[in-house]
Amino acid sequence: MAVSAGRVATRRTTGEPAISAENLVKTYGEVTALAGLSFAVAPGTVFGLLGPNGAGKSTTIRILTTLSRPDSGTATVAGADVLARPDAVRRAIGVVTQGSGTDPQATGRENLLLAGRLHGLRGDEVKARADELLDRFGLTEAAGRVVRTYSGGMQRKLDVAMGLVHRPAVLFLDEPTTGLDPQARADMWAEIARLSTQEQLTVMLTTHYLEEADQLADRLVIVDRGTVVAEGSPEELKSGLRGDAVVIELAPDADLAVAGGAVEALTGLRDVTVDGRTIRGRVDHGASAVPAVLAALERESVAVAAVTIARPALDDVYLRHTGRSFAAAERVSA
Ligand SMILES: Nc1ncnc2c1ncn2[C@@H]1O[C@H](COP(=O)(O)OP(=O)(O)OP(=O)(O)O)[C@@H](O)[C@H]1O
Repeated sequence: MAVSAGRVATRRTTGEPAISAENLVKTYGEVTALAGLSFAVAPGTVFGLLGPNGAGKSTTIRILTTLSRPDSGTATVAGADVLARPDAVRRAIGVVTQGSGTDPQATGRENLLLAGRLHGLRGDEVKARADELLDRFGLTEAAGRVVRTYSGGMQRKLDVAMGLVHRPAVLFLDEPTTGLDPQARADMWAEIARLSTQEQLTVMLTTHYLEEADQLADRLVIVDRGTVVAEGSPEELKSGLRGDAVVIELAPDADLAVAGGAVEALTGLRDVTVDGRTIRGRVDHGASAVPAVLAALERESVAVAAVTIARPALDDVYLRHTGRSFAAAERVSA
């Protein structure tokens, strides 16, 4: 499997969406998990549901994969209504959930053969499909080993292979790289990109990694408290923000409260957030703003470790639409 992941080129498709959600509402007692969520996914693309923990991503996936019913709203997957034709939806989809669905005491090949048989594949067909997937995910050598001896990355690849065994049209990946090391994550990204570009598979993934959504998704929605607060390609979303992001890393002994106050008092710096020792804000012209930022901090005797100017990232998009930083939202919901 290739190790370098590049963002998938945006493809234009016409006709029916592969997935559509209209005004989905779901409550659990007092908790509103989804408060009217809507989006549409074009066939053969990677679509990202990005949001902090508790935003409603898993609830959305559960409804789209027929495991849960919305209180109101409608959804279709591969042309079938999830409430009216759940069997048709189940036949058309592969689902890889957060926990592994593999049997740790069985070998990789046995797991794949079982998954294939559960989907109605038989005899030589299921064996050929298992071998094909083992080869594609770089697991052929490990195919005869029991899964409990696999690394986290190998187990995750096997999970995805099992989700693909019956050649679904739509693959749902719930947090596909949580817990993986950087190399295994890059491998997974490359494989997801390949599945969509070369095999025309529609992939919906949920993630709370901003970088993952940025790298992989042709289009994405940012979900916050059960609603869509922004939608577009990562480029569209980022270029919708004016100016540059300025990121200030404070020295270990810096007084955070004093630093935050000094920076917030600066005119022209907007959407300022302080996360630990990192202060982030946006300005119209990053390069010309840096001297003023440094001077303001120096006046207050705040030591600075580094200042970086960058194009706005999805972090900044999230802040713009929700009024709080992604990291802060994750901490609140943790
Ligand atoms: N079965 C349930 N019973 C009660 N509350 C639930 C249930 N499932 C989800 N919730 C609540 O609904 C909200 C949305 O949860 P959901 O799991 O969909 O979020 P998420 O974005 O997928 O987050 P995570 O990444 O942590 O799974 C949260 O406040 C959660 O606590």
